[in-house]
Amino acid sequence: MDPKAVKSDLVLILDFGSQYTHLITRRIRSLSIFSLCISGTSPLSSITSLNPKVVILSGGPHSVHSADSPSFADGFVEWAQSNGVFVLGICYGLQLIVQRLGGEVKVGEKQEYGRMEIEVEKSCGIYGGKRVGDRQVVWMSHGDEAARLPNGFEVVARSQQGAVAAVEDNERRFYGLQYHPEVTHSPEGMETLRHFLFDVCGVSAGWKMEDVMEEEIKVINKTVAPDDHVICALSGGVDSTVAATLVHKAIGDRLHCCFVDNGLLRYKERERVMETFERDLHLPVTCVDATDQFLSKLKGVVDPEMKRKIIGKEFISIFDAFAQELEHKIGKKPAFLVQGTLYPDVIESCPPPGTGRTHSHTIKSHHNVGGLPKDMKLKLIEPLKLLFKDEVRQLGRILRVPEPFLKRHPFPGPGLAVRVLGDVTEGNALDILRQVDEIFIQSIKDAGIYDSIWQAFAVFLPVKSVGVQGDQRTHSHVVALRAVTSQDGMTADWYYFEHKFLDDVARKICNRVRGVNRVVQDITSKPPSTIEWE
Ligand SMILES: Nc1ncnc2c1ncn2[C@@H]1O[C@H](COP(=O)(O)OP(=O)(O)OP(=O)(O)O)[C@@H](O)[C@H]1O
Ligand SMILES: O=c1[nH]c(=O)c2[nH+]cn([C@@H]3O[C@H](COP(=O)(O)O)[C@@H](O)[C@H]3O)c2[nH]1
Ligand SMILES: NC(=O)CC[C@H](N)C(=O)O
Ligand SMILES: [Mg+2]
Repeated sequence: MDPKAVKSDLVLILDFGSQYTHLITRRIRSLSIFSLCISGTSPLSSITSLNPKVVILSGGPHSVHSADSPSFADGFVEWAQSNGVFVLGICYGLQLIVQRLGGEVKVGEKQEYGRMEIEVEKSCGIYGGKRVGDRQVVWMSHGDEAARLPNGFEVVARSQQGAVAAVEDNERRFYGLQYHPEVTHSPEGMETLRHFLFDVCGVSAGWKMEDVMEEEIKVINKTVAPDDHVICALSGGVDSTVAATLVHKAIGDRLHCCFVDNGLLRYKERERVMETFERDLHLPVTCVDATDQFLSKLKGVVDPEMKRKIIGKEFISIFDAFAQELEHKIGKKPAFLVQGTLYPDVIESCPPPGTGRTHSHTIKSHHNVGGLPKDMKLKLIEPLKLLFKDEVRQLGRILRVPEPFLKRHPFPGPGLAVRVLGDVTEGNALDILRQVDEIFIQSIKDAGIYDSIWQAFAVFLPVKSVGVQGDQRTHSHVVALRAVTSQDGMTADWYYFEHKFLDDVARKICNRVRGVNRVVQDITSKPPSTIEWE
């Protein structure tokens, strides 16, 4: 997607490593304003070439006092001022503005973490119609605070502890919030962002999914020459289905979809995917059976990151071989590989250059991003790389992808390999897990709750426990059930099942699946856990 072609002003986020940076992007896009995130330390030219109307400096784990704390490029302040660009600092971002513009930041006497009340001290655009003395609850997470403001700045709100909570310099168009308006725990935060962007900055909104689609098609047609052929890595999941439909719309039957059975799929998944694709989407798909190739490489591997890297590499070697085969058939080797990579895949993976995540940690290497080998021959086309899952579902609806495809729970490319803890090839773990998972998912569908859950699955634990079945002692496996609600997979809460439902499922599993005598439920949110166990 070419950011310059979007019919909306751009709000650019400079990321300094906050866990909530992506949330700022989402919140702004939900106002139909286009928003992108790049590294906070990007060179000035990367910022100016995007021509943003507003730049938001995110929060971050660093303190402006430490020597290696990240900061924006020299010349940024002067460029913003001479180009009429509005700048908002959030938390660390505010502290950076204060420090770089000649004020002072010090370690706060009292730290402020969590729920706090702030009071408006000066009526201003950010707070719309709020009056002096009005209070609101906000969510704070900081230890440092602004002690002395740069010339021209004024305090517009303070916390109940007296710390600076919001500042502005209307003249120079610099603003700052010490709290996080982007999290839902700041109930009026969204309203504040709306006032700031529309009333203070006068941003024009025009980010529409229809435009995204048209723009993507243009970009694909520009990238792929009229006689080029393209491979699409198709999993049957939401993202690659939408990506394939989009690319197919752009280049027609020069698209060749490849579905890989890596031996890590769910019960009857291969049959289901192949059948529904031909029947409902009329997209040509070739199934490659690579079970032995994947499982032999995974034998004995227990480290989750190792598993992910091995899987990423094997996927690519299969797509290379598929490209070679196509060359024999159609006389030309496909040069491109379409993947259904999403924004969160990029955010959580090893942060590659240009993704704006240079100051945050790698959570796990998604097979299609951080797990890719360095010497790839196929060039990637990732039309959904800047979108969140709910946005992809929206795009899918515009492309008339049938609803059952769009409503499928996400299933990770590394599949059951990240749901069998430890060595996936050990015993009949994969087989047991397939049966347990099928019972769990089918019960969820039967109970009519599939669509209210973001993702549900079972996990095979490499532990055995003692049970008694038919008066006999058993020493069998423990499986865990995980179901979460989420908006974008970046944060999640565990799903509250009715007790009767859990009781029925646990009984069915132990009665029907040989080798399992205990079922537990995972009741952790993300954070502190992640959705998958590995
Ligand atoms: N079995 C597979 N065969 C071919 N490509 C795959 C397979 N599994 C994953 N991929 C590729 O990896 C990408 C990322 O996988 P991911 O699971 O995030 O997306 P998805 O499967 O398309 O959608 P969902 O998140 O809904 O499962 C896919 O979009 C697809 O391009
Ligand atoms: O295609 C994928 N390749 C991967 O390597 C991968 N790892 C996690 N996931 C999916 O991403 C979402 C967030 O998962 P985590 O909380 O476990 O990081 C959840 O929806 C996960 O199922 C993956 N998808
Ligand atoms: N959340 C943040 O941006 C925190 C900023 C800084 N590390 C502080 O503690 O004050
Ligand atoms: Mg998937």
